[in-house]
Amino acid sequence: MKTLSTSLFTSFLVFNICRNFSFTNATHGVRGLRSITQTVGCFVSLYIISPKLTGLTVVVLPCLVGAGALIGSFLRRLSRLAQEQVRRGEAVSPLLKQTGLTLLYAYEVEKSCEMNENLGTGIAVFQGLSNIALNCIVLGTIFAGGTLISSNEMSPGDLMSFLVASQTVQRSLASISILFGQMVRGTSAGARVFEYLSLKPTIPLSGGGRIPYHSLAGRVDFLNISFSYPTRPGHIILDRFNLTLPPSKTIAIVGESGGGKSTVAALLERFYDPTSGVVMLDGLDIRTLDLCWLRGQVIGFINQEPVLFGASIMENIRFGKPEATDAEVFEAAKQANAHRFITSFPDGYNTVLGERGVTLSGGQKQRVAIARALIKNPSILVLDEATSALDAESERVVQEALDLATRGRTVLIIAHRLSTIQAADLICVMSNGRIIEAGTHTELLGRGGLYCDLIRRQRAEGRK
Ligand SMILES: Nc1ncnc2c1ncn2[C@@H]1O[C@H](COP(=O)(O)OP(=O)(O)OP(=O)(O)O)[C@@H](O)[C@H]1O
Repeated sequence: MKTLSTSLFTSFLVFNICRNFSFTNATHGVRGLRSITQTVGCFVSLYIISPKLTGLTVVVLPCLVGAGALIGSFLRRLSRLAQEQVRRGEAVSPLLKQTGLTLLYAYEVEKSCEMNENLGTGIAVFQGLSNIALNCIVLGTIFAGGTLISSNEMSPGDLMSFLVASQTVQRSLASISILFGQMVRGTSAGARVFEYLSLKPTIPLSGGGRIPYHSLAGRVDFLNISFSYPTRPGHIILDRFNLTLPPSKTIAIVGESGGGKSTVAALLERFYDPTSGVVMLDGLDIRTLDLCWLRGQVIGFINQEPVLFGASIMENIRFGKPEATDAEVFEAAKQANAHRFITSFPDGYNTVLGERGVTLSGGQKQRVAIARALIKNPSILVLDEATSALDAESERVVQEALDLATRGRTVLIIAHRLSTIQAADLICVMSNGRIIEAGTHTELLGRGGLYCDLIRRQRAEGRK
């Protein structure tokens, strides 16, 4: 009786100490820690109760867990394949309406049906086998324990305590195996993120001078720039390229696709340094300036596909200036023509974007991106095909926002749709890495050169 009470006391004491680690809404990490401490604790009490039975458990249990993990990974693969097959069927269904591809659709649906049946059978077999295995463990323990009792190596009370503690071990191991699966999936999903985080930029992000805000005019000079991308050193993109962006003026670059327009913007943002030549800001080589300051406070960059994060609209705009007050966020959104649509959402600026929340239209996304660029009140604004992915109506609203945003700043516009840059102070036409024509819209039309050709081609395409 004494042995029974001592053993039960030991196992329940250890079990309850470990239980205290748990919280009702524990995170996976805390739950994992609880399971591990529970398992260790229960193994200690199992060992105290009967070293022989514990030895047997230590041999049998890993084999069962290993077999379970193997079948589990096979089932996960089967489930992934079945999901892919369902998606394939869904992808074919719109074609069905258009082209009457009934046979193909029937084939895909039949296949996904078959795969899901296989998955269902696999899960049923797995659950059946797990139940049999768990019952066999209990029966095996009773059998081995009974043998030890008959040879007076163990008391019936010890066997009862052993069974109770081994049940806890089973439950904890099940939790650990789930946690392990999540860890493996998390690590493989995060591998690319960690790869990016460990990358060292070739251009140092900090260090270098800054121009005080009140004396920053925003004049940019590209002087005799030659440039090839590091991955294609022999392919010259810019060849002795010269261009000046005067303060508070709007300069547009147009030209054929692949002519190097976006490369000019990339050199201004210092994503790359030129092979030869200098990019100057207010007469200073930008290589001597602080890159964080240049990108964070001087240049606002808006491109064709804005990147918004799965966070609130407020956080998405504040990303442009992390220390901005709420009032500054509202002001930037008003300037970007976004305040009205944001406040029409039930949660207003706290509306969460992305998979967990609201999906914005292309024009709305672009206006949030404009607000993000404007919140830092940049002296220079770069618009790289900012409206080219939008339909006519969205383009009109975004263009209104841009017209407001560009006032009083040095603006570099890169555009395919020539209708959007006709009001620019200077239009530069690029070909083969150089500017071959420059002037206002009217001047260039009068010259009858490449600009005229581009306009004619776009009008002809528009009529088609
Ligand atoms: N990261 C890169 N690595 C290597 N080559 C690149 C890279 N980015 C662009 N290029 C090449 O540089 C050339 C100029 O590209 P760029 O994007 O500057 O042209 P673009 O005039 O802006 O074209 P589009 O109007 O189609 O956007 C192209 O031949 C392109 O393939």
